[in-house]
Amino acid sequence: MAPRVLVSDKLSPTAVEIFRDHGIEVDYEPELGKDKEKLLSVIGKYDGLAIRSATKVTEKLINAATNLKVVGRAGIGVDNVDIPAASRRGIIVMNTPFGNSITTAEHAIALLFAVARQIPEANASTHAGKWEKNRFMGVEITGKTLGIIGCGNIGSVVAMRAIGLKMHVVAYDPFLSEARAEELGVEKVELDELFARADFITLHTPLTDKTRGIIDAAAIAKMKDGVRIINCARGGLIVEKDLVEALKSGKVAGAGIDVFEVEPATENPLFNLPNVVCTPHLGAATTEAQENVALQIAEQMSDYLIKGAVTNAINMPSISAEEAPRLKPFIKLAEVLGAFVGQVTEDSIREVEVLFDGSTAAMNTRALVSAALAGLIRPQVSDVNMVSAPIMAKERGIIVSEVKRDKSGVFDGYIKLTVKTASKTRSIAGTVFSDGKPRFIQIKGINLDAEVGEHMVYTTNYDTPGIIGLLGTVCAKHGVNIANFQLGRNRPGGDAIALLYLDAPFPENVIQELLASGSILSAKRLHFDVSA
Ligand SMILES: NC(=O)c1ccc[n+]([C@@H]2O[C@H](COP(=O)([O-])OP(=O)(O)OC[C@H]3O[C@@H](n4cnc5c(N)ncnc54)[C@H](O)[C@@H]3O)[C@@H](O)[C@H]2O)c1
Ligand SMILES: O=C(O)[C@H](O)COP(=O)(O)O
Repeated sequence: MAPRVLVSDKLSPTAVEIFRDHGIEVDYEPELGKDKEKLLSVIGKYDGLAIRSATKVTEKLINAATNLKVVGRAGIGVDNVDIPAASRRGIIVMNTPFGNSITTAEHAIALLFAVARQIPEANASTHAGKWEKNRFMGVEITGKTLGIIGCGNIGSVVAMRAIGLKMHVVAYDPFLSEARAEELGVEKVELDELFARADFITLHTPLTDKTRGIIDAAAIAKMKDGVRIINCARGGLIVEKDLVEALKSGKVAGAGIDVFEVEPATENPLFNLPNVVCTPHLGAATTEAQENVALQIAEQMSDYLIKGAVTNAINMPSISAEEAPRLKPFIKLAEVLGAFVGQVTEDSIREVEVLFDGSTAAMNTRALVSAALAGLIRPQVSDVNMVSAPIMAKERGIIVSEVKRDKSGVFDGYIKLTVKTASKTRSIAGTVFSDGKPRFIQIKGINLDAEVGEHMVYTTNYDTPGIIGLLGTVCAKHGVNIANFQLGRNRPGGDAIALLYLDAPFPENVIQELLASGSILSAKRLHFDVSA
């Protein structure tokens, strides 16, 4: 059945065309994002949800979205999506990190000029026939210092434009390297220094717990008298009531505000103050940017729903469309290795190490680790996938590590999973053969070459005569046909293992019959998802 996508915010029609071109069914309901109850009632039908900032993807919505696989944000900010809730449910959240950055930077510069020269008020006065030439005295921006808080994609474009306008640019961004600052021609400073030196301040950080309220009364007190503030990022970055006070006292001479604490902002204490220029979250509102983000998100979501390619996901490593088919059998391998250990382990897991040998070390190992964790956790929590597995492992306090090394054996490459519990360390290795199917090649350090079947039985035993006969006889007695039988041992007469690939599930009550024989130390029924 074709995947089904809901577009619940106003996106360019290009998005709808692209989904359809990919054979995806799409419902375009640009007002639905604002109708929480209606959205809740229909979301269960969809595999994908394409949004902008009006749709709030809350935990409640995610819990109702029983088929949802991907949320696509046609734009940058994802603060309207509960990402931990989506990740726990295995839903990928992706955005378009560059599609509207130039447009938004241009809007910040437009507001900067508008505030410096009071253009909106002068415009309204002139239209009213007042000709108040002496009322509107502006300030030049040439030679002034612009303080940029958050110098990522948009902040960098603002910096370049401002430098072109002969401003001096100082930037505060804990993740901005000295080299990048130098390349941009900006001076990297601490926040308090930025406050002390800037004539204009512009905000370009995401809204997070750390950045919320970054401009409050205490911050404003550290700024120059007559500073002008621009916010084209997110409303919550500024404590609006503190800004209102500072505008009224004259400490802040003007503000250009595109984003508000509560949106849509139909009432706000900033409204109607002199020299406050407001726009209704128009930062990304150009035809070019809207075309870009609609096209990009529709391509990204289609690639994921149809080919399993992951681009610009917030909660999952990227897998390119070219890489996806090559990686797929190794994702299956990593999952079955995880599933093997997950099914034989009963204690709580403390540590997981995934070793990538040879050619596998050059692959997308982050994605493969996620797949191994998904396989490992699934026997306990069925509703887990590559998106939710890393977060679940973290929540359970499992230490996960990844090791890469050059080819060390006969295989071009293989993956070895080692899992530690309080009482035991278990390891299993596997590879993918030219038929594209996973093989177990080592269990407990014992070499073997076992195909992975849907129904299997794994036993540990002493290397004594009669084990093959015993397993064969018990299976025959209960009408279970053996498709493949693999044995391995560490040395003659030492520890041995057997792995049987069966045409039907091994009856649960028959496990006791195997153990009662005395020569089998442990026996476990295993089930693997071997679907392509
Ligand atoms: N008004 C609009 O329509 C509009 C349009 C696009 C984006 N936005 C907003 O702009 C924000 C920035 O977009 P971007 O593409 O530049 O994102 P980005 O991720 O490229 O850059 C954000 C920068 O903020 C920095 N940062 C993070 N925490 C910080 C902190 N505590 N102090 C200082 N800097 C910090 C990061 O290091 C990063 O460099 C988005 O998160 C979005 O909310 C608004
Ligand atoms: O984060 C963004 O991309 C902007 O805030 C744009 O939001 P919008 O798509 O709702 O205009």
